[in-house]
Amino acid sequence: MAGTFITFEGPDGAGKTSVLTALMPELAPHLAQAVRLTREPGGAAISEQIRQVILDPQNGAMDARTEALLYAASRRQHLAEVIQPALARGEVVICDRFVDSSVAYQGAGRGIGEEAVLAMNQFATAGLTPALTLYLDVPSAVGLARIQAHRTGQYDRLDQEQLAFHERVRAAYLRLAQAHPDRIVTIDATQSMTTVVAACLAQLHRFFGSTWQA
Ligand SMILES: Nc1ncnc2c1ncn2[C@@H]1O[C@H](COP(=O)(O)OP(=O)(O)O)[C@@H](O)[C@H]1O
Ligand SMILES: Cc1cn([C@H]2C[C@H](O)[C@@H](COP(=O)(O)OP(=O)(O)O)O2)c(=O)[nH]c1=O
Repeated sequence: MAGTFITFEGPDGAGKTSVLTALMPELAPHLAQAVRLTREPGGAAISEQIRQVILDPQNGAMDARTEALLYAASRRQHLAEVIQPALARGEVVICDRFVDSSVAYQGAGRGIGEEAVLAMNQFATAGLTPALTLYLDVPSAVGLARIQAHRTGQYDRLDQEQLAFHERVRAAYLRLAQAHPDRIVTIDATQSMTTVVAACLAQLHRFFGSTWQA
């Protein structure tokens, strides 16, 4: 596949959405290739419908494995409709969350097993792995406090989970970062937004090396 696949990961409230919004216009001029920002479930209508079922606060009875399967199904459709075609065109695809999210949230957070969730996702993605993952790390209490301080809309089903759940999620992310030091770069996301954006840009500069345009 000709393109480059990059993901952003982090616990809720790490700042992925804010950082990516600020980062994209700064990144694009440095790359020769087109850059596409997408997020799970991205622009795929079927993925969006699946996600609505997962996040519906009325679906509190959802079984943890059902949830993991639905995330993987949503991911598969997004991959087939959005990510793979963009990579085939040679684009740089930046995705807000991917398989690491399922390993952390479903595998560790819900406790159904990180290995099992990874294996199921390998089927869903046919093994597509990001070339680079920027992991925005914040203590769970900081992430949750940010969300509570800035929230305007309703809480979704996953936001309602206890602090302990979020701590299991973060611990799993830290384990993933330790297990895959060549792919996953940890960024201290307790720093100011400007500093976090600059740190992400510096990592992307390092990653693209000589193809980075001044
Ligand atoms: N570095 C930061 N310092 C302080 N607040 C931040 C920072 N990054 C993001 N925020 C705030 O935290 C909240 C959650 O950020 P968001 O980008 O939605 O996170 P995520 O997409 O990772 O859940 C937003 O209200 C945002 O303004
Ligand atoms: C992609 C993915 C997300 N999630 C969770 C993380 C979030 O709590 C929730 C919603 O994701 P998202 O809309 O991406 O929220 P955020 O702004 O925090 O990135 O879904 C999983 O549990 N498993 C997954 O595979």
